Amino acid sequence: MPPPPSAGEPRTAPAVEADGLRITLGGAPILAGVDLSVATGEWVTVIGPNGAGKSTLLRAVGGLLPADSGSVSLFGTPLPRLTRRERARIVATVAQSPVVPAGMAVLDYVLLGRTPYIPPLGRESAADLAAVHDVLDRLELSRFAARPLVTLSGGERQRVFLARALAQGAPLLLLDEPTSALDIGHQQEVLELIDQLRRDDGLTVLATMHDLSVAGEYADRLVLMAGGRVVAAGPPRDVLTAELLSTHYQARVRVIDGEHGPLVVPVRAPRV
Ligand SMILES: Nc1ncnc2c1ncn2[C@@H]1O[C@H](COP(=O)(O)OP(=O)(O)OP(=O)(O)O)[C@@H](O)[C@H]1O
Repeated sequence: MPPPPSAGEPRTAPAVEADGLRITLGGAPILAGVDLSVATGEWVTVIGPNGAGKSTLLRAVGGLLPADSGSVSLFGTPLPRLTRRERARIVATVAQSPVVPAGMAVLDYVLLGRTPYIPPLGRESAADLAAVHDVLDRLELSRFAARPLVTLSGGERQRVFLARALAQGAPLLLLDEPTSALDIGHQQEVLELIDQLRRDDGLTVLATMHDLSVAGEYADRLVLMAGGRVVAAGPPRDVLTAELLSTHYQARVRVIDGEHGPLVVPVRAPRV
């Protein structure tokens, strides 16, 4: 098997190739044959109503949930052929509700992102610590380094979860609702940082989001899921249509042309 790629290396295989993914949980079909391809350097965001299967898809792509059938390859290597350590060098995941270890300081938590580079029974190197401090700095978290993670606010914590994933230095980022707890300023700051890393280092991003305008502003392509299936995919302009959103979200919306893509505004039904 070729060595795992690192950020910035040229690659030809798609970053993610999922074919016919089927997953059953608790006896119910949750993914009903999902195909997904994400090119290296691309930003794809999966949208869809609650329970559509978005998180399940991300977990399957990250190798955290085995599929009943179908396959996932990362940068051309089928998931089952990657060891845990190899996988951790290729893909970093920010889950929707990561476990917060009791009493762990922010610095130590973000340092966990360097685990795939630290030899078994070894200690972190100066380079590992430098990578962690760099990420803390970029996410304006340095002042929290010594604080127990549990004492941070929800939004501060969410930025720490992202910091851990970025410290991993993996070329593929899986982000499940990465900015759901952030105020509008921090949301923009974090998404701009991710986009900058994508442009500078060729990072690939597969995300899920509920804010449809923001999803469309940052992604190259959107994948709309409903009932465990992909029901639409393409550039934001093709997916964020009032018709598709009304059909799959049962929502009343107005779609407005924005500078970076369509903006979706929820509108109340007329009063009777
Ligand atoms: N272990 C489980 N057992 C049974 N059902 C499960 C299990 N895990 C997830 N599900 C169900 O699978 C469906 C898809 O869940 P998933 O978290 O992937 O949805 P989602 O699209 O990410 O939703 P949301 O937008 O609410 O985060 C949901 O109906 C959920 O209840």
